[in-house]
Amino acid sequence: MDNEDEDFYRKLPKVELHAHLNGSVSGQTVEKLIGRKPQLNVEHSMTAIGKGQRRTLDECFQVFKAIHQLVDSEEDILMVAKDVIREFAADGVRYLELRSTPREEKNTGLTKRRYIETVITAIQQCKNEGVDIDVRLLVAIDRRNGTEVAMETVKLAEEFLVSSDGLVLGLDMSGDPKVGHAKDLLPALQRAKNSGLKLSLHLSEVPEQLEESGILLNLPPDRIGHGTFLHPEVGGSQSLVDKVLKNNIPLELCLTSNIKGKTVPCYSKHHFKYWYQLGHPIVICTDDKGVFCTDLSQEYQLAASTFGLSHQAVWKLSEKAIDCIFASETVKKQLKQKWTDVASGIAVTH
Ligand SMILES: CNc1ncnc2c1ncn2[C@@H]1O[C@H](COP(=O)(O)O)[C@@H](O)[C@H]1O
Ligand SMILES: [Zn+2]
Repeated sequence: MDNEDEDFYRKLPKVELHAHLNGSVSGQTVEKLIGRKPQLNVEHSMTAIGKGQRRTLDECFQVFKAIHQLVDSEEDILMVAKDVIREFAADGVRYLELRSTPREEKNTGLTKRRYIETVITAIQQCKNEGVDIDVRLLVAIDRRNGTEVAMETVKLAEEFLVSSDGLVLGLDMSGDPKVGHAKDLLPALQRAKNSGLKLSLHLSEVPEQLEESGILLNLPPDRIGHGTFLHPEVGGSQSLVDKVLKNNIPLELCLTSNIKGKTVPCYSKHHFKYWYQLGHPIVICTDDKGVFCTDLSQEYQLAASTFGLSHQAVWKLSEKAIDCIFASETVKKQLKQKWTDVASGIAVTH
């Protein structure tokens, strides 16, 4: 990428809708965390997958374990969340929906409620410091933890939906896709939907989950994470695709994450192409910018160079992402105005 091109992607105002807090921790922040907890003997190689490296999805989940060991107190979460927010802002992200799984840590007295409150505090502090980004939170359900924990998480999220002044907007369902079955989580997800929480669900991130994806699509969710194996060409089905199209459910696409996690063989085979050609709403996201050593500017640039998108097409893609956010119509309007203001400042070439 030449400097001028790099400048375009950095300056492009962007919307990030699929970012796991603990997967977004940068090397610099990991450095600080290791300094706080040298006794854990965690090394950088355990918390990130560097350039040119690939791991299996299973190995990616080992990486999250190491990060979770490093981030286990209110103090850590506050620092991590503030650093992540500032980094997204510095990369030109102007609206961010962070997602994170509330954890309880006996050692440090951390509770799930305090976990969420601390992320909210980080968002508010960044706002007060004038960081140029609008940040919201999705509370995550780790599918591994089963029915009861899912229901407990939904109840907690419902409380914050009411009390957080619009900062908590919805739920994410994530975690190792090979563990557990979404069927067990349906009552919790259904309840969440009924109480007005928006749903973004990891769906068909791995092959052969047609039954599960079908059940989840019937909810239907408000957005889909990955959806790598939904379409027939990769072992999905036309009926799954039809459900997505009929309900016009946007897909959150994370190119580097899928390549490094080995669910997609190479950038040119990414399912971005399939959905983009259909003209379906898609949003380019990072998933875990720290773990996968990327940022949103780079992901846009990779999509453009792989699929031959002009600057104008890239601009459109980033602007259309605004329609997929979970915040209100008023926020969407404000963001669209912001995009227009920036457009008049930089030349969008063809
Ligand atoms: C690579 N693809 C992925 N697929 C599924 N779940 C993922 C994920 N990447 C991250 N997570 C989910 O996010 C957690 C880390 O952030 P938080 O502690 O919640 O902030 C992971 O433990 C996993 O549950
Ligand atoms: Zn994800």
